[in-house]
Amino acid sequence: PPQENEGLRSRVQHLETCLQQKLEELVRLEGQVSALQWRKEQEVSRLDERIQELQRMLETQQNRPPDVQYVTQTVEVESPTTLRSLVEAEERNRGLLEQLSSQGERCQQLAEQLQGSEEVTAELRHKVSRSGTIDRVGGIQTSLSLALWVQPGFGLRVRVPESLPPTLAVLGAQPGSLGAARLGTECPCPPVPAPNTGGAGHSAWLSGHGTASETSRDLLQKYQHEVLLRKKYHSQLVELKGNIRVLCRLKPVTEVDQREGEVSTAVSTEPGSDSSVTTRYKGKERTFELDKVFLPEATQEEVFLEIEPLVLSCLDGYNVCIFAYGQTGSGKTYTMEGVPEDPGINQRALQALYQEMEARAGLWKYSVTLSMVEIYNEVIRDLLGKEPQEKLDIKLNPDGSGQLHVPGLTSVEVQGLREIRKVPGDRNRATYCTNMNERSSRSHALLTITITGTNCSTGTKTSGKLNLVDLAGSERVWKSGAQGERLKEAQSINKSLLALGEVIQALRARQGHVPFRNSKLTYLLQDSLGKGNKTVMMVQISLLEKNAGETMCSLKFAQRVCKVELGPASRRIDSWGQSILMPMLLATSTAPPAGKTRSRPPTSAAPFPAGVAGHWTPSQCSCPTACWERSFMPCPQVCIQWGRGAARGGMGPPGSISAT
Ligand SMILES: Nc1ncnc2c1ncn2[C@@H]1O[C@H](COP(=O)(O)OP(=O)(O)OP(=O)(O)O)[C@@H](O)[C@H]1O
Repeated sequence: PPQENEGLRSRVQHLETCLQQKLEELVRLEGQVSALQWRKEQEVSRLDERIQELQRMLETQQNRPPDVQYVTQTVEVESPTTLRSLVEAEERNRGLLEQLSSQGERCQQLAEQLQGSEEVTAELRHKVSRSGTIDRVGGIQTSLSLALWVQPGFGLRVRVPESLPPTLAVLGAQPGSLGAARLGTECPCPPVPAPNTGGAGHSAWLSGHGTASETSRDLLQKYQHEVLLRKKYHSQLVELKGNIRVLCRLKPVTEVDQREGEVSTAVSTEPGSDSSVTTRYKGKERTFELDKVFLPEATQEEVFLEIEPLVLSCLDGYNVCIFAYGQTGSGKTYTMEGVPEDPGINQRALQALYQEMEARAGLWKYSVTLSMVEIYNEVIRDLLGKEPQEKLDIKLNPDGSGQLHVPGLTSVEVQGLREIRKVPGDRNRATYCTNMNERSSRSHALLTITITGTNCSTGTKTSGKLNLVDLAGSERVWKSGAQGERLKEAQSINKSLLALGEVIQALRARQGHVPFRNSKLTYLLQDSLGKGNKTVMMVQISLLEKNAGETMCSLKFAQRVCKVELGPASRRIDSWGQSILMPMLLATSTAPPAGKTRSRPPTSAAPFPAGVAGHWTPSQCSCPTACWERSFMPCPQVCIQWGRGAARGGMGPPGSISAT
């Protein structure tokens, strides 16, 4: 046992020594780990700074006017031929600018003529109403249909229309004149002198009426002439202003915002300019040029007046789409629907349409039908149907016209504004949404008004559609790490907004192929968005600093749509970033001069096929919702291979454009 004790003791000592060594080893390793940790943090912060520096450099590079860069490079390396073509291009540019300014003047003249013509029309209406026969313009035609004539041997025959004007009613009450006239009836009056008045009285009355009738006919002709002129000027004005217009409305800081202490703003406009808006984000300012910018104080009426000509063109057989785009709470619904005391575009449009239909009554007969759908997660639902839960699909019309239709979609015929208000669209929307606000912000709501007109004298028929679309909120829902249902929503919203942006770009650039089928929304609106129709994109933005990121994204989207010039001859691609945004445009854009190759995106519709080197910086991201900037997730469409996620996955440093 003593020997055994000794052995055990020495074993314990040995183990203690080992333990001591291990402890020392552990301390040493811990030291190494914290040193490595520290070095890693240093490295990370150094890399972050480097990335920021590179981004700053890149943005400075990009902010330089690209045309100038291009010209400088060309002049450096190219021959006199290039110089000559540069001079020619400049001349062409000057010519185009002159044309632009003369078109602007022409536009102004047309606007003045239009106003003049409207004044004349108003004057004529006034004259007609005072002519003693008819007391309102809507009755001009009834003066013609008021067939007043004398047939020898048959006496005076009068057809009195349903809408008998008060003045005529008074005449009808005069003894011996139209005493026998009844609403909507034809009455033979005896050619003999009426009792109590004598033959002279009757013939004087007749000759007086003959003159009044001639005056009315004359006035009617002038009125019709004015109506035609007005229509012509309308069309010319709309053509000149462009059939696709991108407008922007700034939402004022509301009382609610003030109560919440949100008063700091990040958006400004230039005095005297009604088409530019500047926003500040992360300390940087950027100015955007659009077709028109409505200041926060702009009224609902001012907004509507800008688009009224487009709305009214539906009566002449045009299809018109008006979209409200923007983040949740930026005022899309306010602009489209408005509030009861101050209605928005939808109601004003209907009012204007009914007023115009009334003014044309007698010349034209119109019928109006309504349909209302919601598109949520790429599923179409009928908001006027008995079963709003039912999913609808878009199909080719079996009538062989090549038109699309939605089988089973409810279409309600409405006679007037009052009936429209009874349409239960919103009620249906509310009944099947668990949380209407939540849901409505993430679904597209589409109200379609179809107007069919028939010309009473020629029988010509027109059919126009007004599509009023309150788009889903464009905010960066996945930035907050959305998952499951929210992520699915975000992807489908992103996909459909992207598709809409692409369609509008392609239309503005008058491209042969327009990718309508990329989303349910654009597919559904295909016949209203195509050539010859009219589109307004109303981009809503908030002034608040807390929304500056979303504001920047919305404005980038607006400008991407807006920057595409109309017509291939004047097509201009401002920067490589823009080129990437519009891969399809590149097929027809000018190639860089020889020896000046840069990596360029592919020209095929597939955005960035494998094998193309290049990682796109935030400003080059082709996704209209700028997903690149929004998260580390790849965009479901364009950036799917080349989004930030891919770039981080070892494809090279973000922001680099490698030469090919
Ligand atoms: N120009 C404006 N003037 C006054 N108030 C406004 C204006 N624009 C919006 N608002 C108010 O701001 C709030 C949010 O607007 P609105 O509901 O129209 O936003 P939205 O973009 O349609 O949101 P969502 O995407 O959730 O439907 C509303 O209370 C609305 O009355």
